[in-house]
Amino acid sequence: MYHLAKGLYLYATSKHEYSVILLGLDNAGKTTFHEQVKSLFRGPDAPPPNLRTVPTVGQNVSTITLPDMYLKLWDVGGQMSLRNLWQSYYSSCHAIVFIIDSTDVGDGNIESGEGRLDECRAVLEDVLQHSDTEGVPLLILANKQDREDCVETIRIKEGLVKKVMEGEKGASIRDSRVLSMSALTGDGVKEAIEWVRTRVQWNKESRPPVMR
Ligand SMILES: Nc1nc2c(ncn2[C@@H]2O[C@H](COP(=O)(O)OP(=O)(O)OP(=O)(O)O)[C@@H](O)[C@H]2O)c(=O)[nH]1
Ligand SMILES: [Mg+2]
Repeated sequence: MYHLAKGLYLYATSKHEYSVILLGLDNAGKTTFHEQVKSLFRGPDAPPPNLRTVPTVGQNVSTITLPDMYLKLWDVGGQMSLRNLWQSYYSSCHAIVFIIDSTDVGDGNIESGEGRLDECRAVLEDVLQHSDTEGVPLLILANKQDREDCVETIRIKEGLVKKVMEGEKGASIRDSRVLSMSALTGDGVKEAIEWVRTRVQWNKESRPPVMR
């Protein structure tokens, strides 16, 4: 009887946990986004976000509680020498958030190849081509939209993302979306989490959550 009651209690109080990996070139704004998410979703007593970030070496991890799930965020370093570590997260992640610095992609068109656009394209293609990311929902965040010198999200979508997704290196069919964000001001952060929340659930047959 005790075991039955305990089992029922655990069942009633446990939640699904999904993992999200934050990817993107160094300086894109991953840690700033991560800080904003922690501050927004950890209740009214959460400390303010630490927006004085330093380049990430290794990883920052946190878990936020949403009404129907736990979301575990993995914020990894984007420097070139650290990117080969990303693949170790692919098989256990339920969604990928790829953050782009909208002030560092030239005019946003793949054909022009200005700024770090080529690097960004190659890195995104690499992620999408890896067999362990097959079918995983992908959210692309055009970050730093608060800056005057940013490229508009629609141009990044049409000029870069669409061409990568539709190109031969775009790989498998997956749920994907491009959204605007300013991680620094917090604009678009809630919407990003909401998109991830719905998509990991839609995809749970292919990538089942962990019970916690
Ligand atoms: N203006 C503006 N600056 C931003 C925004 N997001 C991040 N930054 C700045 O960009 C710089 C890099 O931000 P991080 O969040 O540390 O970048 P990261 O992607 O974690 O970088 P790595 O850890 O090296 O991979 C910092 O100076 C941030 O303050 C934004 O939305 N707007
Ligand atoms: Mg970082």
